[in-house]
Amino acid sequence: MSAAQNIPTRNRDGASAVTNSFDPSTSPSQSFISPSQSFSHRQSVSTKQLKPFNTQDVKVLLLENINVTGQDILREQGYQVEALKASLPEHELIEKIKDVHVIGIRSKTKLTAKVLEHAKNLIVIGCFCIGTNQVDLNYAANAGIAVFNSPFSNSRSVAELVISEIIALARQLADRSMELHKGIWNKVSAGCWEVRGKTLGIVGYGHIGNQLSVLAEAMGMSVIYYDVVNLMSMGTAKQVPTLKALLEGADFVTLHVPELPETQNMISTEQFGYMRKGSYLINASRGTVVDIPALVEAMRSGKIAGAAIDVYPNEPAGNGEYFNKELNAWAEDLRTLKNLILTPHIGGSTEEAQSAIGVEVADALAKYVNEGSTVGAVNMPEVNLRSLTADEPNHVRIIYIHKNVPGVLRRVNEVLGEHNVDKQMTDSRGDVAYLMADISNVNQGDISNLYNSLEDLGSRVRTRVLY
Ligand SMILES: NC(=O)c1ccc[n+]([C@@H]2O[C@H](COP(=O)([O-])OP(=O)(O)OC[C@H]3O[C@@H](n4cnc5c(N)ncnc54)[C@H](O)[C@@H]3O)[C@@H](O)[C@H]2O)c1
Ligand SMILES: O=C(O)[C@H](O)COP(=O)(O)O
Repeated sequence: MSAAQNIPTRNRDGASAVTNSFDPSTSPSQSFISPSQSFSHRQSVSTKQLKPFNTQDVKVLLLENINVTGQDILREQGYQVEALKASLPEHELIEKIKDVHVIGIRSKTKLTAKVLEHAKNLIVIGCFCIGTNQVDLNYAANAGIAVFNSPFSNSRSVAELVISEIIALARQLADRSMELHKGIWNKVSAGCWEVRGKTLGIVGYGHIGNQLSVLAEAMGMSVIYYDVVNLMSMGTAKQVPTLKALLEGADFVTLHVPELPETQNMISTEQFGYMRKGSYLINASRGTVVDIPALVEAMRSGKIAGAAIDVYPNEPAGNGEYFNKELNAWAEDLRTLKNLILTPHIGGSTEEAQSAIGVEVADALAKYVNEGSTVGAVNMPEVNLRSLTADEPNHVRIIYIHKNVPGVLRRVNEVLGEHNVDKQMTDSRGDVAYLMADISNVNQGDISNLYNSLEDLGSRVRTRVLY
């Protein structure tokens, strides 16, 4: 039975207000407050907490060690929250997902059509990270499952990691440190450089690329960037027309593009050929963007003087001794290379980023479960209405996700027309449309009729009645 089918028969008590336990003063140097944090404080006491069914019946599965800030927000809602440290193998994920209404993941868990097919109760997915490439967004939308992410809460963390790597590569820092850990004193200046006056080439000039551009210029670097979109430069950075021009013009190349068919092996043998002799490559985007065997070749030949890699085509489900050739065939080759910094996908792994992401995504999930708001969703049109208040007791909010075909609104409004439609908003995105309507003068007994009438329409993807 789907979550929505429970709606008419359950009572609405047991709600608790969303609170935010994250204290921004935990940051040593700044008091960044994500928009979502300020959002959760806006929840007024007079706002009616809309509940589709008893909050304690809402089952939430959180994978991949999602920050406690996010867990707390969801628990404070009264939801049943199970939080696991790692990702799950596909067969276990399929079993678990059958039961839950909400799932929270990070970059590792693959929510493919095959997995989502089993997620009969699932209404919403939270990606507690930037990337959403791990989710079949179209399948989810067509199944009436909204997907949220945190589009920029870890951008600064990634940019700072990359800045540290630029200097570390230029100074062969990782090698010197590893040698000394083994007791070897190796004081050299050959092949070690200042970064001042060098050129940084940024591929993908989005949230992370922008931050990086500003930081690199502050260190005296020149910045060029390549992006498929024409974008305004930060500072004196210059956009170049082709990837080739960027590779030919940069001393350091850093990649910040999403995982897409077009970005698969974007840097391979041909592209290494364009790069300057003795230049450096940094990849903290997605593992599929760099052809690793080609990188190994380019480093062995001396064309590339150093590289920093944070992301890999295959990453382990959790922490442990997994960086081996069973996971990625070339793992042993990488170990033999000099001036190669390998990190376990930690670009966004800071206290600040994870706290902010936890709050932002958990707030969005609670707002979606309780009020149906799709603001910030990555696979649904953005639809929202002002909150119902406590002095509107006979009001009901209808959420009707439907196929984007002609004639639906007329039929829906015939169903709703028995009542007073106070406000309504609808929008579409691709094949899917999302309607939200607040109707008044609804008796408890009318709710199941409304629900069933909407479910009977051929255009229905998912109906929710919140009251
Ligand atoms: N290592 C980590 O922990 C970590 C953390 C955050 C994000 N990421 C990865 O970094 C990526 C970028 O993050 P962001 O927040 O800057 O994303 P963003 O969406 O703000 O920016 C991406 C930019 O890439 C551009 N782009 C897309 N396809 C391109 C192509 N083929 N060639 C050139 N440019 C192209 C886009 O136009 C956009 O400007 C994410 O998609 C994610 O996969 C990794
Ligand atoms: O997409 C992202 O935000 C990054 O790749 C970080 O992913 P993670 O939360 O799995 O570390």
